[in-house]
Formats: sequence, structure tokens, C-alpha cells
Amino acid sequence: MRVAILGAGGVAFGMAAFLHEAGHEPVLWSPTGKGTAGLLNEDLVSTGAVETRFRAAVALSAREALVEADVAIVALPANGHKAVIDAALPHIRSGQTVIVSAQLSMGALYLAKGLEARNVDATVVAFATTVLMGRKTGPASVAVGGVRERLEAAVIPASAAQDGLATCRSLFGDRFRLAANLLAIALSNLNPPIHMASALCNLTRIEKGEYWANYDGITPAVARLIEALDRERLAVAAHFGVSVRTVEEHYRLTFGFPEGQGVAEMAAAVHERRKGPPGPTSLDTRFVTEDVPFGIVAVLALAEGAGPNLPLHRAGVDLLGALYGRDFRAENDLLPLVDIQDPLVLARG
Ligand SMILES: NC(=O)C1=CN([C@@H]2O[C@H](COP(=O)(O)OP(=O)(O)OC[C@H]3O[C@@H](n4cnc5c(N)ncnc54)[C@H](OP(=O)(O)O)[C@@H]3O)[C@@H](O)[C@H]2O)C=CC1
Ligand SMILES: CC(C)(CO)C(=O)C(=O)O
Repeated sequence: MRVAILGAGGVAFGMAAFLHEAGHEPVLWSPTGKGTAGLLNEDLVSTGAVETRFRAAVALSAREALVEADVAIVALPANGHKAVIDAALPHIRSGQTVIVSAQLSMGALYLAKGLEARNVDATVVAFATTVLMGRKTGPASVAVGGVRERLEAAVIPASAAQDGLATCRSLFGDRFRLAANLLAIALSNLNPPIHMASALCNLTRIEKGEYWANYDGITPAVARLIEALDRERLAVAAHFGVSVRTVEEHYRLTFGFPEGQGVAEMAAAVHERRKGPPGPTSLDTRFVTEDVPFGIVAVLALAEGAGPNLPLHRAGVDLLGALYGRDFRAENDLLPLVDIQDPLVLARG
């Protein structure tokens, strides 16, 4: 299949490599052109869990990426989802499948409503996390840290659920499970609590640009904070009657651990095995600038009103807001545009 990858960071490069190896035709689009500049004269080289080298196709506009694509994948931080979806919308056709990888703040709902307004009958798939982990190691290279054994996806419209899943499987293999609905996906992205706890507790290392290894920074105390944040997220899911994976299950399914271990133990084992990836070394890290406004703030919005109290989520947003001198609640450009009561949010596939 021809696959338009909208974004050109670590995940986008890793997916391009994976798809190329699987016999598909990926084409990468970078919103500013920066992310793909290195690919114009050089092969894309992928190392780690996906080993390959090939000349990657680059599109110079969203239109060029989408025009002949069977599938499109939004593969960039949620800070760019609205802008990139707006750029893509006029070029998405009926019959195409568009995957949001990974959804935060109901980006898939924003996309589905945009398509509905244009009478375009395309399928929207929302992932709760990425198929693979990747870090760019240069302008034309990526290190793929691992390919996940299993991840959940929600499909809009619900009537297209099986076809949407079949498309994902033919691209990436048999690793997808249907989530109950979009809400379950919205509450299943584990990056926000993990990254907020890691960033808060390792902030001076980040600010001073010191090297630290991501999983080494998840010490037993940081792991306790992650697990406490997770209990709040699980309470929101229980309030809405949706079942979501716990943070322990997330680590187990991502790294293939047996049952019964806690986050601290698994993080230490991942560090022992891989030593990487590096933790962030600049305050301008998506661990905060994406995961707080688009992840933690979105969970708080879902719980607003009758939902459970989330003191640690609220405190995290406030503390990081004070540390950064920013109002992270005001940085979310998706939540004001979607109705979290929309019937599509609870529609079951
Ligand atoms: N990397 C990983 O292992 C994992 C990543 N994720 C999630 O996957 C998504 C992609 O991650 P990753 O590839 O690492 O991210 P990157 O930061 O590497 O993504 C960079 C890409 O995003 C584009 N971009 C960034 N901000 C904006 C913006 N505001 N508007 C438009 N485009 C923007 C850049 O555009 P340009 O090319 O124009 O500079 C570039 O193409 C994120 O949501 C992340 O949280 C989840 C789990 C693991
Ligand atoms: C660091 C890692 C792989 C795990 O938290 C990640 O999810 C990310 O880079 O977004």
C-alpha cells in the first residue's frame, strides 16, 4: 500500500523503515520541510529493531503526500495535530484510512468531524500509542528501540472497525486489538503520566542538558509517582465504565516482561538491557510541552464535573506551569474544538 506519513521525526522515520521492509510504499511529509531535508540526497538508514537502508520518498506538500495514498498516518507530537489535520483535510478522499498515531486530546475526533463536514467517507483510526519507538540519530537516520507486541486502536465510524483493523494489520502485522471506543483510547495513552513524572523528578538534569538514560531516570520513587498518577487515570476510566491497560500492563506488553513486576523493576530491567534511549536534555521536550497540555490536561478535562478528583494530575500541571512560567492549560488547541460528549466518543466498534 502507498502510505503517506505526515511528520518526519523518530516515529515517522521508524514507521517508514518498517513499512518499506514489509513491502509497502511510504512517503514522508514534514510540515516545514526540516524533518525530511536530510532525505533529499541520502538514503534513510534504520538501525535497531528495524534494520534497513533505502531511498525514502519525500512529499513537498500534504496534497502531494495524500494524492495517491491508500492510508495516511499522522505521526507527530499532538502540538501539531490540529495544524497538520487542517492541512491534510482538503486532500483526504473517501475510501482512504487515516491513522492518528498516537492520539492525545481527541485529535481523531477533530479529524472525523472535519471529514464529516466535508462529506468525505474516510475511515479514522486512533492509536493509544505508537507501533514502534524511535529516535532520529541524524537527518537521515533513526534508531528503532522496539516494535510493540500489542496496541489498542479505535475506529470511526464504528461500522468500519473490522476493515480499519485489517488495514492496520496488513501494514504492521497482527498486533492490534479493538478498543471499546475513542474514550478508551483517550484514556490509554500512558506517555503523559510516565513522562510528566520523569520530567518533574529529573528536571535539573533536563534543564542543564546533562546526559541521563530514560529508564534509569525512572527510579523507585519516580515509579511510585507514575503508579499514583496511574491510579487517578484508572479511576477516570472506571467512572466512564471503560477498561484500559494499567501502566504495568503497558510496560509488560511493550517490553515482553512476565506478569507480577512493578514499574520500578521493569524500568531497571529495560535500562540494564538497552541503556537508552537518552532522557530529554532541554526544557523544550515533548515530555512536558506535549504530554502536559495535550495529555494530562485532557484527562483533567474528562474528569471535570462529576468525575473523580485528580490531585496529582492537577498538581503536575500547576508545578510544571510554575517551573516553565507557562499556562499549559491554555496551550491545548484541540480540546476547545471538540465536544467530549459527542456520540462518536462512546460509539462501540
Ligand atoms: N519516539 C517514540 O519512541 C515515541 C513517540 N510517541 C509519540 O509519537 C508522536 C511522534 O513522536 P516523535 O516522532 O518522537 O516526535 P518528534 O518530535 O521526533 O517529531 C518531529 C516531527 O513533528 C513535527 N512537529 C513537531 N511539532 C510540530 C508542530 N507544532 N506543528 C507541526 N509539526 C510539528 C516536526 O515537523 P518538522 O519536520 O516540520 O520539523 C517533525 O516532522 C508523539 O506524539 C510522541 O509523543 C509515543 C511513544 C514513543
Ligand atoms: C521514551 C519512550 C520510548 C518511553 O517513554 C517514549 O514513549 C517516547 O519517546 O515518547
